[in-house]
Amino acid sequence: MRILADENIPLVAEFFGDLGSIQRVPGRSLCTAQLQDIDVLLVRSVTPVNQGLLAGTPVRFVGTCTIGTDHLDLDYLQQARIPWASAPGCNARGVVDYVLGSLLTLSERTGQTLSSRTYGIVGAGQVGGRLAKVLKGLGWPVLVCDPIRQAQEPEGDFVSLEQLLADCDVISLHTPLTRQGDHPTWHLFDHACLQALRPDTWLINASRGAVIDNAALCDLVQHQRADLQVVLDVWEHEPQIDRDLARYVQIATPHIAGYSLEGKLRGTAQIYQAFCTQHAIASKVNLADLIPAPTVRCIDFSAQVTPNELLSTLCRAVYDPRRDDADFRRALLNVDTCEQPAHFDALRKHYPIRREIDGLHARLEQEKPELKRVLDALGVHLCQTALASPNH
Ligand SMILES: NC(=O)C1=CN([C@@H]2O[C@H](COP(=O)(O)OP(=O)(O)OC[C@H]3O[C@@H](n4cnc5c(N)ncnc54)[C@H](O)[C@@H]3O)[C@@H](O)[C@H]2O)C=CC1
Ligand SMILES: O=C(O)C(=O)[C@H](O)COP(=O)(O)O
Repeated sequence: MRILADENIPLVAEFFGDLGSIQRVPGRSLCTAQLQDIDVLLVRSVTPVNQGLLAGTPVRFVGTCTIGTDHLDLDYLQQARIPWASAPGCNARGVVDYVLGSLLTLSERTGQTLSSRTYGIVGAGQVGGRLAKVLKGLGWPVLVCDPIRQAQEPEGDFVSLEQLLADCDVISLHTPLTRQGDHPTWHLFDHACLQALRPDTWLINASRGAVIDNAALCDLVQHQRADLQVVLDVWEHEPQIDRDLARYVQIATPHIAGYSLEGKLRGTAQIYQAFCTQHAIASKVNLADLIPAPTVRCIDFSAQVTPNELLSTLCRAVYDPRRDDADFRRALLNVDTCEQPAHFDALRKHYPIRREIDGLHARLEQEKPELKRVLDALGVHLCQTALASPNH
């Protein structure tokens, strides 16, 4: 079996090495000529997989080590009877950590307390659903808009987009990018929708760039709505970015919200599992044997710690978007437009190792229900028993 894989997919040799020969190539420039003798194609989000790429090639399995599938022409794959797989949920926790880190940063910069805000989540799947659980667990008001799930679960607690816009002052987008169907998301946040945002709204997009009309957003933040605080991890025409928009955005990052180490490794593991299932092969490689032990440590908290301080310390220990924002601005805002895509991709290729919050443990000098609530909401383990008080 001949396997061609994007060079940025980790652990390909470890998972697929026994199944065939492996070639690694840059995913952005992958072309038909490279697929002439390839059976299995493993991609990331930067490779559009469609008839133009695959027609006339022997490719008979496509795996994308990502949650999103908007780069795959699923109709074509079905019509050409080419089995495919994606990696649902693989890096969802990383995206949740990204949103939490961004909320803390905006809170610090604006002086607005997080508990005083009402949160709106658009798209309540793996990412949005987990985010809603964390925010509700912290005791904060959360509204969820997901018309597709709402139709499937009429008793569920969902609101319309109009209500979410009217009632929420933090909005986080977690839909796939879709252009068809009853609820397409391409430019879901268009000029009219953006105009309807409440004063001082925080708008976060870690889904796909084109879910927001970037030109409309740029026009709005430049000319009318200086009150908005915007966090963008994804950009409508990435790897090309709109520099004017980036300058008005409070946190700007190069599509790395889901780039936890665990998230990336899970992506490969899930595609390997899907491939084995599809080919009726017994899977022999386990992610648990390959994933490095968590480097995250146990953090001790004194009896005086407040819930907000606990939350802030734990979130910051996992992920601080200020570093990625600074790297983005340094690398992208002062270079020639034609050089931007290469710099954008380089930031992603050389992304530093980031571990998930799940590996974090806390030790409290004194166990209090309000502190336990923060730990439970974040999914942080309380280490053994409470620390002995220094006075005892
Ligand atoms: N920035 C990053 O690094 C990452 C971005 N993503 C993006 O986030 C997206 C969401 O990820 P998951 O939650 O894992 O996907 P998911 O498929 O589990 O959930 C998506 C949810 O959006 C809902 N939805 C679809 N159309 C909608 C609409 N018009 N309005 C409101 N809700 C709608 C669906 O019903 C579903 O519940 C992915 O498709 C991907 O594009 C995912 C991982 C990392
Ligand atoms: O999983 C997804 O969906 C994502 O957006 C990935 O985090 C994107 O990573 P790349 O595939 O672009 O490396």
